[in-house]
Amino acid sequence: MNVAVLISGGVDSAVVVHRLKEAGHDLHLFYIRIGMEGTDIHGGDCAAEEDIEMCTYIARKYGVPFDVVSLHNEYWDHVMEYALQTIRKGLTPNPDMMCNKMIKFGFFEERWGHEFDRTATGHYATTDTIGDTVYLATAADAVKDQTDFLAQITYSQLRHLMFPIGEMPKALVRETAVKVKMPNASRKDSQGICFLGKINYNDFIKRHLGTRKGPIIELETGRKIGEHNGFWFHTIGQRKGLGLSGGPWYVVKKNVHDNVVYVSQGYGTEQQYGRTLHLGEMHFISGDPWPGECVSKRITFKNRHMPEFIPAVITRLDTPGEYLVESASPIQGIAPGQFGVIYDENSHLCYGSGVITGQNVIL
Ligand SMILES: Nc1ncnc2c1ncn2[C@@H]1O[C@H](COP(=O)(O)OP(=O)(O)OP(=O)(O)O)[C@@H](O)[C@H]1O
Repeated sequence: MNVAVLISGGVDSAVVVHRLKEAGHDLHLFYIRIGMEGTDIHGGDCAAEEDIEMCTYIARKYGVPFDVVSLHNEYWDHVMEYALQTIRKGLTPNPDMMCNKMIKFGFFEERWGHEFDRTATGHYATTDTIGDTVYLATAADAVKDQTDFLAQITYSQLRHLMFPIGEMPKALVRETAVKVKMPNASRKDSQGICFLGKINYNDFIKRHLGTRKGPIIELETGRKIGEHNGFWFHTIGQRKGLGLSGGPWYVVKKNVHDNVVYVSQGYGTEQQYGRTLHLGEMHFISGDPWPGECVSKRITFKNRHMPEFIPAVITRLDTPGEYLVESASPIQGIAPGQFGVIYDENSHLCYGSGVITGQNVIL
């Protein structure tokens, strides 16, 4: 097969190259450059240059063509804009998810990927075919599983993708890299394309949204216990960076209109811990798993990037695209704007995701 390999300079995609080459495929490697001209949010683009050098070395080692392609404007127009708009509304964005959908598998596929039989990445994910339908499925290494970042991709994107290391535990990926003398075998994980998802983006938000002081109020007592620099710096469930003494304090609610951040201590009350998630704009990657009645179907889910899959039941609501997820155990940090990712009961198939809507952000 002719395979386009998305390579980052990190160990995972390097091992993808090795495995595919061993399996006899014809490869073409691509590094996607995002490059933040003028913004310098992680100390220039040195990290990218190092990553590209690593990719060049790997391409030479395996004797395969390698191109650096730029999706800088597309990243800015789609992922950055989405992130800023979401934050402005008091919601929590998931730039990694948008980056996969719009950039890695969106514009890349449209411009370059479609010329190949498949596009391969080093994501920790797998696929499973049931009948004629292909499903996104979880990785062998549950802790490294990245299906929650992929749960917004389309069916045609999924059909074209390959995840050659999805069946391998991370330790085996590293071992393989050492064995085949990959120069990045012991390198720490790459910067990744979607740095917005990886950095503490306070500086970035400050540059774009500025600061505006407002009160921090204890939810139960209504007592003002501190000041913040703008609700947009705070996320529901957040514990660090509040600058309050006598904690731990958690952000439990925001009033966007009045620029108020509400906090509470400990994780004991129903306000801090919800048991239900309201999801809107539900996206099922491989079609609706419950095309008939959908009442209290057993599932597992994630409400952010985390290793555990939480058991729950899901019910379709009357409004199209809206679902209610009810968990037996309390759910920490339900942040409106984030995605609730839906899996089958055994946490094997990833059905898709919906946007979390909620009462704890007042617009
Ligand atoms: N700048 C980039 N250009 C092309 N592909 C990329 C880039 N960044 C990431 N990818 C692809 O997306 C996959 C997952 O990226 P992620 O940022 O999660 O990195 P990772 O899990 O640390 O993987 P790696 O070790 O390969 O960097 C990578 O394995 C690679 O296939």
